Amino acid sequence: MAKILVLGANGQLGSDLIKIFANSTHEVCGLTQLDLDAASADVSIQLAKYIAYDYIINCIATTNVDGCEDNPDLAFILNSAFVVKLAKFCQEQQSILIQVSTDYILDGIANKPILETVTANPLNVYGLSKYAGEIAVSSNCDKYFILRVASLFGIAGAAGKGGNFINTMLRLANEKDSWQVIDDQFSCPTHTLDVARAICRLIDDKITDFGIYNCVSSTGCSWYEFTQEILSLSGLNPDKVKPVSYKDYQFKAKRPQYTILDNSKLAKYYVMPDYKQALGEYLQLKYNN
Ligand SMILES: NC(=O)C1=CN([C@@H]2O[C@H](COP(=O)(O)OP(=O)(O)OC[C@H]3O[C@@H](n4cnc5c(N)ncnc54)[C@H](OP(=O)(O)O)[C@@H]3O)[C@@H](O)[C@H]2O)C=CC1
Ligand SMILES: Cc1cn([C@H]2C[C@H](O)[C@@H](COP(=O)(O)OP(=O)(O)O[C@H]3O[C@@H](C)C(=O)[C@@H](O)[C@H]3O)O2)c(=O)[nH]c1=O
Repeated sequence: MAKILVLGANGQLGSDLIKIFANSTHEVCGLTQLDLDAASADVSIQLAKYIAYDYIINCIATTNVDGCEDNPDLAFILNSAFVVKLAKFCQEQQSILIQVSTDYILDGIANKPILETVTANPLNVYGLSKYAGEIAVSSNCDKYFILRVASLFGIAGAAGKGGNFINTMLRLANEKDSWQVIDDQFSCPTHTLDVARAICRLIDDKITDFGIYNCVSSTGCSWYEFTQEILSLSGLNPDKVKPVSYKDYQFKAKRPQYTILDNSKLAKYYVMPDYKQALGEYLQLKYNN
């Protein structure tokens, strides 16, 4: 049995971690922003209350990609500076830090699944602040997993984004006769429940092969293909969504165009499902609740 602290326990991923650990033998404590304000100047003092945890899982972040362009201060405070303090705390305590990162640390210039060894080159403030968070971890503590996740969807929806992509597509399907989605931007849409299961496996099996892991669904697609799949599985007309090219889409923050990640390193310990299977499970949970 491990003693685990989950930071950001109310968020999209954090809430699924709490669900998964509820069915485990581990002792888990989940903190929300009311318990620990990661943006406050005295956060290290607040953290000092949480001693003797075997694992600390950091799901705290500011996740609104366009919002980070408008408020880079907050992005760097939460996604980078807080992580420096947390990593130092984990090192002092000898806690294993599980830091959740993103495919947006990449520039998207690739044409085959990307390994963990690739050089980061973020295109936007969010990606840069998350990459600084990765450096904060690797340079301040020895025992860590950095999990690069991507295009997350979970029942709670991303608190910082006001929901997830699937809910947005279902809303648009109800409101509009047609709308456009990019057909040449590719990633691996990933269910937060699967990320939570992967984390639980690393803990259950006491894995000590620390480092960076791609933790995404085993297959990827374009956002347009993903939307067609969402609509079909929901019994809606997939032809309502129309393809648009990445170059013609009006982004505020530039996004990486290709971030299909190779998850074979993680597969030694946990095999992530195909994105269609992950989506199917998510929709089943969504419609049965
Ligand atoms: N959503 C996505 O598509 C992707 C997310 N990621 C990464 O995955 C991780 C989890 O994301 P997700 O669950 O989707 O995001 P959410 O926006 O749902 O969760 C973010 C969490 O951060 C917490 N938080 C925000 N500000 C503060 C603060 N000042 N002090 C303490 N806590 C704070 C929120 O707490 P509270 O609810 O209590 O306010 C919330 O629980 C993040 O690291 C993110 O960068 C990576 C790739 C894709
Ligand atoms: C709503 C909408 C989006 N899109 C495109 C824009 C974008 O490139 C893509 C996905 O939309 P999102 O709003 O989910 O994009 P975005 O907020 O950039 O998603 C990212 O969030 C952060 C937190 C991450 O870490 C990333 O892994 C990734 O999930 O779909 C359309 O083409 N049509 C639409 O109607």
